[in-house]
Amino acid sequence: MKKMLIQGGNLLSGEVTIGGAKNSTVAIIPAAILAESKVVLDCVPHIKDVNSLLSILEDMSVSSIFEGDTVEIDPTHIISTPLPSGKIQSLRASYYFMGALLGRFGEAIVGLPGGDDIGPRPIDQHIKGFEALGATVTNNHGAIQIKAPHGLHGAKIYLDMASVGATINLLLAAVRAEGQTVIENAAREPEIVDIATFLNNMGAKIRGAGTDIIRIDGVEHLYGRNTHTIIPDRIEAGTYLSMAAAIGDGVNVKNIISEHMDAYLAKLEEMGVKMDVKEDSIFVYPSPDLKMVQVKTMPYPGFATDLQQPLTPLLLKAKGEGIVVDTLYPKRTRHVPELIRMGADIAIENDVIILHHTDKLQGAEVSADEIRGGACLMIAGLMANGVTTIDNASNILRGYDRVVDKLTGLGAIVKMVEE
Ligand SMILES: CC(=O)N[C@H]1[C@@H](OP(=O)(O)OP(=O)(O)OC[C@H]2O[C@@H](n3ccc(=O)[nH]c3=O)[C@H](O)[C@@H]2O)O[C@H](CO)[C@@H](O)[C@@H]1O
Ligand SMILES: C=C(OP(=O)(O)O)C(=O)O
Repeated sequence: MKKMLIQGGNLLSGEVTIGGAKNSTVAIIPAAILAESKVVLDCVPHIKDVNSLLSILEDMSVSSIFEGDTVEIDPTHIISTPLPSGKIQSLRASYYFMGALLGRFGEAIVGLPGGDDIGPRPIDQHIKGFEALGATVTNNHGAIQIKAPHGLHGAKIYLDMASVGATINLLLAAVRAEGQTVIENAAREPEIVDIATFLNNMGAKIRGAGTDIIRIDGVEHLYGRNTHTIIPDRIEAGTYLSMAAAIGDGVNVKNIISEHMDAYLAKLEEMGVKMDVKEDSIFVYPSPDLKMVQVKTMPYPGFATDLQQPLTPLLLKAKGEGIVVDTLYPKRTRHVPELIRMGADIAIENDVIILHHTDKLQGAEVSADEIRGGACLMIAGLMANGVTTIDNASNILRGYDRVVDKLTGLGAIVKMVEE
């Protein structure tokens, strides 16, 4: 585990370039094993989750080369390998090996995934979908065994909630099923469109990604043809926008698809953050007079749960009483006691986060218990007087590309040390 040390108080300025989306990349890497030839990805973020996935691929005799921002994956010598535990638990997206192995081999043994500890994260919809496609699913002490010895067949699957993970896992299995699969109440996140684009470029037949009905006609073969460029990470972008508004003296955030961030940008505007939204970048001006707002997270295109914590330090600068309700993960509040340690006027009542204007945060020793809680503390540390030490900072590295370099480039005084 690592510690992040931040000397707060420096105004940030200059520019920062957003990396490829974590939540696309961590699905596309497992999806690559569906190909019968090499796959090349560009704009791959340098994050821990990517390293974990490439290491899991190695265990299946799938080699990869990560150079610059490009990853080349060669799944031509893949061996069907059980993944009951170990590295699987180090991230959430390892569950995509369920759909991908099932699509490739008609069977998969994959342990229950890890990922951010943000309250209960069941996978019942994934399992319901695999069963509808003709697989049998058993849970052997946490190792999920999925078998379809007679192959998968298309099915109509209605998801009880628009789950990102279930939508993607079912796409990965259904692209190789016989006949048509229809996913109803599918999640509509931009990352799902990215994954569908990747699969379609390999020969899959997926229509409707980005809407709540996705139709997949199964195909027999998939081949990596051209380099796939991962979309920009809208959550990383939102984190730097919040940081720029909170402690910036003019910051240009580059490589943004602003249409992916409509709900978030609307909230920043409502607060009075001054921005120039350009074709693929956003310039944030110093924004001294901020208005408090209420935030309610919703599935896309609503306000993303992954951005409620990174927005919180900025909310603390606004006047009045603010409220944050996370409808996806009501217990995603582990940053709150840490912010209190830094002097923030913030509390939790019945899973509602209530906050008031806080004149000055104080540096303190705090803990990043998950990625976005860590991002929140990182911004708070940059705003605070004195030194902030963030324990368990490896969690930040699960999702933030070259974060120390990017912050240093903006003028922050920050370093990562081994605990
Ligand atoms: C790797 C990845 O892409 N992670 C993202 C993904 O997580 P993840 O795919 O795990 O999140 P889901 O979209 O599946 O979860 C949405 C909601 O549905 C519930 N649910 C989900 C599946 C299921 O079978 N049963 C069930 O009850 C969850 O508890 C949650 O309340 O989407 C989340 C919601 O946008 C983001 O916070 C995560 O960053
Ligand atoms: C919750 C998140 O990630 P994961 O699903 O990978 O744990 C996140 O990126 O905020």
